[in-house]
Amino acid sequence: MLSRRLVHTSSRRLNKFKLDPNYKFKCGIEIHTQLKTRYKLFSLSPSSFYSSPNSKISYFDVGLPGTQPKLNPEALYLALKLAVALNSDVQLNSTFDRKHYFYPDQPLGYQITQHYHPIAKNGFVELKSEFDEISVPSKIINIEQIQIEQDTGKTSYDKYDKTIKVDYNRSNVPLIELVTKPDFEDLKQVGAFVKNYQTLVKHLDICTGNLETGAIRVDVNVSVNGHPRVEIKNLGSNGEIQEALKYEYNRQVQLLKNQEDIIQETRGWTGNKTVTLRIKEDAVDYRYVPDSELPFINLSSTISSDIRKSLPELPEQILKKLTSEPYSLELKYAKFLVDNKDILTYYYHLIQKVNEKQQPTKLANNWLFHEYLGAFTKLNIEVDMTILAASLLGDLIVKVGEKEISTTSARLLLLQLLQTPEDRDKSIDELIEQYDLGKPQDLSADELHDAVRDICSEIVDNNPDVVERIKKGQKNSIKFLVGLGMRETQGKVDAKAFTEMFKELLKL
Ligand SMILES: Nc1ncnc2c1ncn2[C@@H]1O[C@H](COP(=O)(O)OP(=O)(O)OP(=O)(O)O)[C@@H](O)[C@H]1O
Ligand SMILES: [Mg+2]
Ligand SMILES: [Mg+2]
Repeated sequence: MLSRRLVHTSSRRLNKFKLDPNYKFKCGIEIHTQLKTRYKLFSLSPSSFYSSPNSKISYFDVGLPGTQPKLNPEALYLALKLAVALNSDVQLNSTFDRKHYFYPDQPLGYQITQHYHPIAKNGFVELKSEFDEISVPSKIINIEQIQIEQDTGKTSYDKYDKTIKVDYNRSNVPLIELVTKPDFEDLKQVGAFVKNYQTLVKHLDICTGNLETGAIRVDVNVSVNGHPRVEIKNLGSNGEIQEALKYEYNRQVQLLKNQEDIIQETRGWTGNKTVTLRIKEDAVDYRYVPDSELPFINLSSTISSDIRKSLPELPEQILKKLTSEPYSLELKYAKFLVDNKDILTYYYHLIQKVNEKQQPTKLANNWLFHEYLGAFTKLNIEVDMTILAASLLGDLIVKVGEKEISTTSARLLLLQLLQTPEDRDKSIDELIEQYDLGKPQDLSADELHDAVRDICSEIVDNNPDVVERIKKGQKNSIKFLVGLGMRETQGKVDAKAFTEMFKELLKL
């Protein structure tokens, strides 16, 4: 199965859903992100997502008495990268706290998090209609805070054994919780924010970015007209977020229309409705206390600028660049590249190669997105940018641009290259020669034109029925004639030359 089809998220249709102007929607979200660290947050067991249950745990992860936490500096570094990329104020002093609640997936009886002094505060993201699907030109979403915390274990119900099972592999995996202010005014803004966030964490290489595997989990808080907020926990995909928000907004509006109370509570999403999980705890219920075993984090005053220097170009800057000269990509292609860093790197190399030989960027754009990525689909193989060097594809594109090889022949050669490893060590000139794909060598442009005319005249004479159809208005049938011409010349002459010649001969 192809993992990266060029299917673009034409954002799920908000089928007929509309906010009622009399009932103001207000929403703030919390995003939990699993950090891609080698080890867990406070122990030396590996942070690995695909392992057999309870195979990646240490004594601390399962809360055995006498074990103590030690902060993993890699997690701190990744959290700082995110904080700086989100324009937050990194706090030079931050601390860890214990949040108490009792549940089998929480063996310590508390979760270590940052409640009183988080690692960063006051960030923001600017959504822009230029790049995001929102209905206002620009919208700032403020970020209240970013905190570092542990993930919990995972419980699941085994219906054959009729038991609840707990897997602690996830216990103590580093998480970042990001809390936004309640700044979202409609569903599109939430969708755009989450999408951008996913892209960013993937781009910074701090998380896999998958909502589906639980690497990113979103809680949404919704209120209407200043009534109490309701939180919906643990949404696993952009689609789910949209559906849950729609349902919850409608539910609250209906309650208000019936003059019933909205209670502040935590709800879950079943797949088609939200249901009460628990009436909302507040900070008192969690009995937050500073963790007595972990020291404070003290950072140097230059930390933000140091981290900023180490950041790559950020997604918005890349989108701006790719949608302007000389790249001039359509936004959907630019977004695709930002979401697929390896293809982006490949793209830059390709453009450089093609431009060096004075061939236009547009030709390379077309070849990369349609011919090259399309070839993987055609051959039903996984997109892999390491198969064919960008310089070799660049050379092939240059040959097309210089009309040394027809588009048809170049397409065939490309398919051949993707399937034949030994051919990839050869130069394009050698390959053209080996497969006899060059334009008819010994003909001048005029002679070639005459040859095409002769071939076309003969085809016209031999296919009176097709010619008749074309003259009656079935213009598409010209493609049939062009196909015959291509076959006759084994694809060495471009389809365009044939099309033009047929049009001339048939006076179209
Ligand atoms: N009136 C409101 N309407 C909608 N959302 C709100 C409103 N007031 C606050 N929120 C949002 O609720 C969220 C509160 O998250 P926060 O982590 O601070 O507390 P919590 O949800 O009580 O704690 P927990 O981490 O246990 O879920 C924020 O995203 C905030 O923007
Ligand atoms: Mg929270
Ligand atoms: Mg919450």
